[in-house]
Amino acid sequence: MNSSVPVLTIDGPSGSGKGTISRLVATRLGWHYLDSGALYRAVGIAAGWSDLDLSDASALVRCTFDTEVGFRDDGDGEPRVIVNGVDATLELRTETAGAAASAIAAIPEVRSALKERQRAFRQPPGLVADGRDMGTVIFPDAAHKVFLTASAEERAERRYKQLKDKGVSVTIDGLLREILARDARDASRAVAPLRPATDAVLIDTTGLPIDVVVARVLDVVSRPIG
Ligand SMILES: Nc1ncnc2c1ncn2[C@@H]1O[C@H](COP(=O)(O)OP(=O)(O)O)[C@@H](O)[C@H]1O
Ligand SMILES: Nc1ccn([C@H]2C[C@H](O)[C@@H](COP(=O)(O)OP(=O)(O)O)O2)c(=O)n1
Repeated sequence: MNSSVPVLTIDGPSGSGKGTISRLVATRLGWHYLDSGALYRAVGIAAGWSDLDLSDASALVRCTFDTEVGFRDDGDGEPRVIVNGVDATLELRTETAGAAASAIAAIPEVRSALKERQRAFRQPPGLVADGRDMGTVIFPDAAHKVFLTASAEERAERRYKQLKDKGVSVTIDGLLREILARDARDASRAVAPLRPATDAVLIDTTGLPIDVVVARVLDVVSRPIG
């Protein structure tokens, strides 16, 4: 459909820097940005608002179809995320929302229900897509693929600082446990598990400043294709 529009996929585990790097790279390239995790998180919190049981697959699939998600970019960093008309930006970033997202993301029908919604973001002049399966399942034909990693300890520390700055009360130990549990669930599920595409460039961001990671990713995009 939009297969002539170039796509850069940025996959990786929690706290590896996908969102930060994707937004900066998208701005530099003048491309659109898809935060696919926000869609899973939105369904997770909408399910919570409706008191749905996270093991009730058919109710969660209905909830996936019924949940409206909008992004509003005020140009001051992270776009606001509007879920069913409510600004849910802060709630969306909590580890509770991350864990709910990871749980519902293991349900194959929920993943299928979100497939076309994600592909619709592929619009000219290009798309930077951030998630777990962008390079493997959603945009397997993407011209450029990156897989970001970092040590679990550094990822927990980054998340700790990020949530503390937003006034959310957390501990590094608690975050580390939650991140490791989420990594294990995301990597072990049967459908679209977290793993690098065979043609992805791996970047270990442990100890690397954000601007260096951005430069490396832009370098991947500027390489000749094929
Ligand atoms: N290379 C990096 N070095 C230091 N901090 C980083 C780096 N990349 C991202 N961060 C910070 O780590 C936090 C988590 O990054 P984020 O982009 O939300 O990760 P992800 O989307 O992979 O979960 C943010 O506060 C971000 O500013
Ligand atoms: N493409 C995606 C994106 C997210 N998910 C699931 C699995 C993740 O643990 C949750 C939350 O993803 P999100 O990218 O928002 O989380 P992090 O910012 O990496 O902590 O959603 C997914 O299964 N596939």
